[in-house]
Amino acid sequence: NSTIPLRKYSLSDFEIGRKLGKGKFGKVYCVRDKKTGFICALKAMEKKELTEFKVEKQFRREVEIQSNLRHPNCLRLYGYFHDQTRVYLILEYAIHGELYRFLKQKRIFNDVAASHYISQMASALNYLHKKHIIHRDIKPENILLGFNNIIKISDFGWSVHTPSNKRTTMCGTLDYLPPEMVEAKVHNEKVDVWALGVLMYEFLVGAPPFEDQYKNTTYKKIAKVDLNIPNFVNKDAADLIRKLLQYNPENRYPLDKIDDHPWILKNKVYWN
Ligand SMILES: Nc1ncnc2c1ncn2[C@@H]1O[C@H](COP(=O)(O)OP(=O)(O)OP(=O)(O)O)[C@@H](O)[C@H]1O
Ligand SMILES: O=C(O)c1cc(-c2cccc(F)c2)nc2ccccc12
Ligand SMILES: [Mg+2]
Repeated sequence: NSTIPLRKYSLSDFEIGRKLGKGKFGKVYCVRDKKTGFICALKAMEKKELTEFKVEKQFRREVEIQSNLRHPNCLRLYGYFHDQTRVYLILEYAIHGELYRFLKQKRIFNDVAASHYISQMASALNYLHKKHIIHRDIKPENILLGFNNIIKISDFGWSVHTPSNKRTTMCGTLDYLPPEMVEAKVHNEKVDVWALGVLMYEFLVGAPPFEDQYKNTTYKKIAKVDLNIPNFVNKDAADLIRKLLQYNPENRYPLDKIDDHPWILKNKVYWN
């Protein structure tokens, strides 16, 4: 979409640095572009694995969606290339890795940090929803941390265009699923607003609200919105969590109003 010709990249254009992590299909390295000195993250995926797990179509959709996003809180996909055996994604480098690691380290975030993260998430999700994209996999593992507490939503592998009734054979956690997906109903971008409520609860309490050792108990708690907010949670925060975790998708708090909510306003830190 840019007028300047996009450079054709290959592996030899990069100096390979530290391994940043390993996902289901991808290994991710910190790399430097030899010509420009630009530091980025290179995600290498085995073609045969993408084919074996029949995720090639989903993967191409992830690449298509993410390469067209331009928002400070959405991890940039600068480009991609492939060789005989692998496909490589050239991604923005998030210096502090997964927000999940920080949450596990700190157990819970204080109201100032949590509200700053939630405000950035609302801004990113609002941007995606205006482009009729739902992320559908919002959870701490898929949020990366850049410099200066700037968060970057990554992993657009489950994103789709609204509305969708795509059956999701979700592997991994059910904790972030909204009632309409638990009941396999048609769902829309409001699933991300629900997930934002789950995320906010987990930031402040240290565990997701409907977590249970048995999956079908979690299902039941979600379908009933069986929500208990501990009383150590600030009352303004509890108010916003309740407004996000509404059973009816249409009643969920609008993302573009989040920055005006008392809990966000009173925890905003201004530099004079
Ligand atoms: N752009 C990045 N900057 C810094 N670290 C990254 C970046 N991308 C990935 N990582 C690290 O590499 C790990 C694996 O990457 P990623 O999550 O994208 O793999 P994945 O295929 O999505 O795996 P999964 O689907 O299981 O999450 C991440 O959990 C993170 O720790
Ligand atoms: O051999 C190929 O043409 C091939 C290309 C790509 C690919 C190339 C650019 C972007 C992208 F998202 C995917 N993915 C694959 C996945 C599995 C097997 C083969 C391929
Ligand atoms: Mg991931």
